[in-house]
Amino acid sequence: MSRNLLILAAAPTLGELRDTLVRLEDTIIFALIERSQFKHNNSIYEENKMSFKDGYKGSFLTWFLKEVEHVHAKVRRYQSPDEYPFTGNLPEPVLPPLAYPPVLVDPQNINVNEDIFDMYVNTVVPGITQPGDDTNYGSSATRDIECLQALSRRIHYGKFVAESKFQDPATHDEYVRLIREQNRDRLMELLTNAKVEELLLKRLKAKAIIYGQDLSSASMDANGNVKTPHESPGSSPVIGGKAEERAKTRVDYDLVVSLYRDYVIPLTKEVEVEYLLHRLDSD
Ligand SMILES: O=C(O)C(=O)C[C@]1(C(=O)O)C=C[C@@H](O)C=C1
Repeated sequence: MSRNLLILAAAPTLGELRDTLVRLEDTIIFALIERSQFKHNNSIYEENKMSFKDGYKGSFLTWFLKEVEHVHAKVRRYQSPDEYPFTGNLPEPVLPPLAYPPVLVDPQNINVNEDIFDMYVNTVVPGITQPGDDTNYGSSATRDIECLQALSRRIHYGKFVAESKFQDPATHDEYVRLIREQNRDRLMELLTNAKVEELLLKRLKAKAIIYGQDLSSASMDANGNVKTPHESPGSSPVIGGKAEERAKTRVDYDLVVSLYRDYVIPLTKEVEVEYLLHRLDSD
C-alpha cells in the first residue's frame, strides 16, 4: 500500500516504496496505451513548427506543458516532494503551503526531467505509435503529458528509495563512508538489487501483455465470454510470443520492458546516486 506523503511521520519503508513503484507500473502502461492510439504526429515535437498567438517560441508540446504546469503550480503540485516540473518560471500557489514532513534531504533539488523528456520524445513516442499524422495534436499532447508526469514521478521516487536505504541500520555506515568518499560507482553497486530488477521486468512484461489485450468482439464468443487461448489461437495471450502476436496487443510489450530496462530503472538509480552523493551536504 502506498502512503500519503502528507501524513508521513518518518521515511516510508522500502517495502511501501516498492509497492508504490509497482502501482506506478500500471499508471505508466495505461498512459502508454492511451498515447499509442494516436499517430506519431511529429509536428507536436518540432520547434517553432506552429505559430503561437501569445508569441511563444518552441514546440507545441513544450507550450502545452508550460500552460498545464502553470495551472498545476497554482494548486501546489510542485510543493509535493514527489512532483517535479518540466518547465521553469512557474507561478506561486493560490493556496497556502502544505506542511510536508521533511523526509528528504535534497539540497540540490535534483530534477532529471530534461533526460526524461528527451528519452520520451525521441525513443518512446516513435516506438509506441504508428508513423504519420492524424492531426489529433491536442489529444496526443494531453496523453504525452500524462506519460511524462507518470514517468517523472516514478523516477524521482528514487529519492525516497535512496533515503530509506540510507536509513537502514544494516547499510547506514557503509553509505555514510561511500558518501564521504563521493564514491559514485560503489554507491551504485550498493543500492542495486538485481533480483528486484529481474522480477520487475518479468512482472512488467506480463502486465503489458494482459493490459494490452484488445477484448473486442474478435476475442469474445457469442455470449460475450472471453475466449481462452486454445479457443482463439490467433488472438491468444502472448507471454513469450512472436512479433506478429505482439502487434495484436495495444502496446508492444517488449518496448515497455526495454523502456524500463534501458531508461526508467537506470534513471531511477541515477537519481538515487545523486541524492546520496549530496545527502550529507548540510551536515
Ligand atoms: O527497489 C529498489 O531497491 C530500488 O532501488 C528501485 C529499483 C527500480 O528502479 O525499480 C532500482 C534499483 C534496484 O536495483 C532495484 C529496483
